[in-house]
Amino acid sequence: MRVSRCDISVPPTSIMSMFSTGVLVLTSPLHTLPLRIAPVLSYASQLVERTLYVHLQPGLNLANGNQPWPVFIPPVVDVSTLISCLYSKAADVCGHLDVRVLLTNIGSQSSASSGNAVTSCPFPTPQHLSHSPDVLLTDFPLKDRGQSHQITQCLQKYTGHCYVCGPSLPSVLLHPQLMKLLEKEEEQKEPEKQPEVLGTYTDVVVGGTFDRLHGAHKTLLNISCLLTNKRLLIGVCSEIMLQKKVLKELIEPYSLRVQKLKEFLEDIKPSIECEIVPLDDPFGESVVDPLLQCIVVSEETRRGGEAVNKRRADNDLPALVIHEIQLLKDAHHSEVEEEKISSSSLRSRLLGTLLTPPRESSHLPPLPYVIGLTGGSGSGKSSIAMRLEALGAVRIDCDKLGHEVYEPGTAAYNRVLEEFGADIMNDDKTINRRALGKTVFGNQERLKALTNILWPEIALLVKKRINQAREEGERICVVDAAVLLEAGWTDMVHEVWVSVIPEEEAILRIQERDGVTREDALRRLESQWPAAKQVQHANVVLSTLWEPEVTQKQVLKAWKLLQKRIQKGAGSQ
Ligand SMILES: CC(=O)SCCNC(=O)CCNC(=O)[C@H](O)C(C)(C)COP(=O)(O)OP(=O)(O)OC[C@H]1O[C@@H](n2cnc3c(N)ncnc32)[C@H](O)[C@@H]1OP(=O)(O)O
Repeated sequence: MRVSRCDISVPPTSIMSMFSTGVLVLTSPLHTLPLRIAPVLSYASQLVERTLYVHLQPGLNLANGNQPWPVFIPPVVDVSTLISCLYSKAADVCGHLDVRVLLTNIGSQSSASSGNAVTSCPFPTPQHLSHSPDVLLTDFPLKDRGQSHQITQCLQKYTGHCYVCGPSLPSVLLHPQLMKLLEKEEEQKEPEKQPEVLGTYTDVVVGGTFDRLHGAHKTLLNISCLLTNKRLLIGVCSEIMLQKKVLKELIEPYSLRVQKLKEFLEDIKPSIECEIVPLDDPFGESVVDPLLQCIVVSEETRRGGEAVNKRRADNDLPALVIHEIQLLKDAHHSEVEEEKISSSSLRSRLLGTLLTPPRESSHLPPLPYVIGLTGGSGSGKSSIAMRLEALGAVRIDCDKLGHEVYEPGTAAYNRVLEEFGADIMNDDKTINRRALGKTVFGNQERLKALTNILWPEIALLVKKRINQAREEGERICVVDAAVLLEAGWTDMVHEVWVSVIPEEEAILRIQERDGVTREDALRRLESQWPAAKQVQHANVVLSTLWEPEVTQKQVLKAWKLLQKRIQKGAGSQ
């Protein structure tokens, strides 16, 4: 974006850099904002890269020579419409930005005042935001370019009165960029309608998983805060409630979800009493709390709201007002994803991307770059390894190497016979791996006795193959190892990639592929770390749950991002 000299209150050179956190003060009339908001957010997102706080003060005049101060905006229906629209457009035009609509100055004066004393200022002292702003932005119309300095001064003073900001923050007037759009708007100006006031309640309840807070969650939370004038009770699904969720292994832990919720709510409306409780069943406290007056639901969970009221009636409690908000559409959804903005779509987009940066690995030669690919039995890890091999990686199949070390005459062969006896021998003196498997899977002690013999031998072979690949000038190796993490082999690899699949699907696949019983398949899975534990150690997660083309897309994405990382690593040496 080109920002002309007169739009800013800082030298043009510094405006070239990106800012981490911005406060966008929207001064346009509420009913005009739905049309303008997409370009405003789009311009803002070219300057701000992390958090964009949005402060609404329709009608604020920054140019009449008097310093304006914040005033309360009544919680009208237009505000809630604008909030939904704003988060929806934000997902469309600046999905990477954490947008937060601030509500401290939205509400009736009386509900914000303590006792009967009516306060006319929503900010008796400046509010602390969890991310400190480093730029101010506004859509305020600049009629005369000569006014630019006065407006930015006024904006700084105004924002500093509302929020704790550093002194003389750079300020950007987005209005010149919007001129063309506004001219079009002038032509089709609609008369302003009489504002419809939104009903508010002392005690409101809302529930959800709140995994990786997205626009739909934020809309739900913002509107819940608008409807609340005292206490907001939030039920957050605990791990028990997540068993059937798609890619549940990637759901953030309960404590992290709660921490992020608290931070968001503290930013958007610190005056509300927020009570966050775990939800171990679909109803939680909503069916027993006598003080509750309203429940906020989405189109999808309306029936849940009705079920809550039935239970309340059974408990002799008054019914809750059900306030329904519309689900936000996801403009970027793929054919296999849901149309609404959903956490499961967001989780599926994480597949193949770098979730956590690789560990420090200066003890390893930089090339070949070694990926440790692991995952539960039946998770499709070997098919992923083969796809990576087709893209140019050297595949090291540890199951195969494991079989090699059983060759009669080797040290491991003799030690296994000593440990497990001649019963696990075939007539031709080779080891009957299937019989051995029956003995060790489901018996941690026996399995440990076996792996204590095998893992050091397999590790030697893996290292030999990696060295061979280095001598041959190969750039990438994939160590395909079922129990890489359990064996503590992370020191042998630069990155850990984990393949995940729901347990039921894994059991079916194992039964079909290996012709074993359900019980045997389960015993085998129980001998390995649960997927959620593996994911905690993963740099990249993949899943073969969908059609092969979907897996291929994930693998290609992961491969391309990996090439960039390796190149970057080489560049920094
Ligand atoms: C660190 C590593 O990952 S090395 C590779 C894994 N090998 C080992 O740990 C050595 C010990 N295991 C073995 O020797 C053999 O697996 C046996 C004897 C137990 C069974 O042999 P086989 O019947 O031929 O089965 P195979 O070796 O193909 O393994 C079958 C499944 O068992 C699982 N498995 C293998 N070893 C282990 C183990 N130590 N713990 C838990 N599960 C294991 C694998 O996930 C594999 O399923 P997958 O291919 O879907 O991932």
